Amino acid sequence: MTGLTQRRREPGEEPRPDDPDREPPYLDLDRLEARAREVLAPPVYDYYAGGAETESSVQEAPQAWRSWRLRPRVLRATQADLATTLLGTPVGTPIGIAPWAYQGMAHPDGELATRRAAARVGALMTVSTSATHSVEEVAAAAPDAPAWFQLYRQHSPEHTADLARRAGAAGYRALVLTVDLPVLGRRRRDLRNDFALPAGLRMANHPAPDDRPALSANASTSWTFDDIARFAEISDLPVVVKGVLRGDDAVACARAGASAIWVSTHGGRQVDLVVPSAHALPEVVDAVRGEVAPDGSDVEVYVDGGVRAGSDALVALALGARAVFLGRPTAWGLAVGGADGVAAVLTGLSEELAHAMTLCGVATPHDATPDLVVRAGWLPR
Ligand SMILES: Cc1cc2nc3c(=O)[nH]c(=O)nc-3n(C[C@H](O)[C@H](O)[C@H](O)COP(=O)(O)O)c2cc1C
Ligand SMILES: O=C(O)C(=O)c1ccccc1
Repeated sequence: MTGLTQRRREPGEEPRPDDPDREPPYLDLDRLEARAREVLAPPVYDYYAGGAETESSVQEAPQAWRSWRLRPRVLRATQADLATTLLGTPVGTPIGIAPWAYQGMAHPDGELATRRAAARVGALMTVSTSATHSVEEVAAAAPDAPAWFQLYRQHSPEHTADLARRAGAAGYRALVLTVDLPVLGRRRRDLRNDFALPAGLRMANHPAPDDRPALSANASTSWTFDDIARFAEISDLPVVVKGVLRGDDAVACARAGASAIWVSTHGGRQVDLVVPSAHALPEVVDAVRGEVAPDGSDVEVYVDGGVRAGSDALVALALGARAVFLGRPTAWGLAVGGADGVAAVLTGLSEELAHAMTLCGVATPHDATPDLVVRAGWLPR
């Protein structure tokens, strides 16, 4: 409550940081990021926010969604329903959580809080290999909610295979192989800060979790198409390939046994001047049309990178994505409000998406078809 001693705010004046009535701005993601920046140590904020080289791809990602325009359908009396399935698993919203590392730096409960938030709102969480809680601990935080496990290739093949096996045993429903990190991108902020996992946190899925590895110390070496085929064969879990930006690669992944393709630039953290997800998505969707997953269903396509509004998500669905995933917005939510913060970000964007769908006469994610979008400038696609 506002104390009697506190002077009234002038109209339009920002609440002061110590104002206890100050509601976190969960739907204003720029302000939420600013709030997260206040609570995070500067090298941690830089690690979460930053990207490769000049960060022009980080900047461009949200703008690229806005190079599309929606063509609303009217007179449809539409009630939007966000429910869909991802690899056969029912979810309450097509907006999920992308894998992001080291969540314990944002909040003491780290991945456990994110997992509880995802379960609460019916969103799918993808858990990173580079988590500060183990595969099993994160699964146990919300055992009945669906989640996927993102796998980085480890130095030892036995360790990689063991992580995949543990993910299956712990109830994860898919393995997400991230293929855009043959080496870690050149992130100038992290190099300048000599960034490393802060003392007291551990890479819980690594053989020597109590080390304080520099970011690259335990990072992957490259996957190959053979690895995709091998994991598709040896694992009972469907394989999702994350970090694909070309139609030819997407087809090759599908033919190697992938069940889904995840279009991503890794949040602009790997290749600077990379084609934005919002522009690569249609090519990948067109290329995999007609490709069949090992279980006989159609190969699904997902996307992440710079999705910051319900309309961005609707454009992605219209361009053929079955789901969109959020990275940094959930990091800011976790830093500012823990599980409640992550849930508020997911709920806020899902509500915006439902609203945009209703306004555009789209009843379900499935009804978001390509005729719903044109490139800005009214040029034909
Ligand atoms: C701090 C941070 C850590 C990340 N760690 C991983 C990771 O461990 N594995 C992975 O596949 N992708 C990782 N990513 C990439 C995200 O999964 C995702 O592709 C990207 O953040 C989406 O873009 P957005 O942040 O603009 O929403 C990370 C991204 C960020 C911002
Ligand atoms: O920082 C990242 O983007 C990332 O994917 C990663 C890679 C290796 C270890 C930790 C995080």
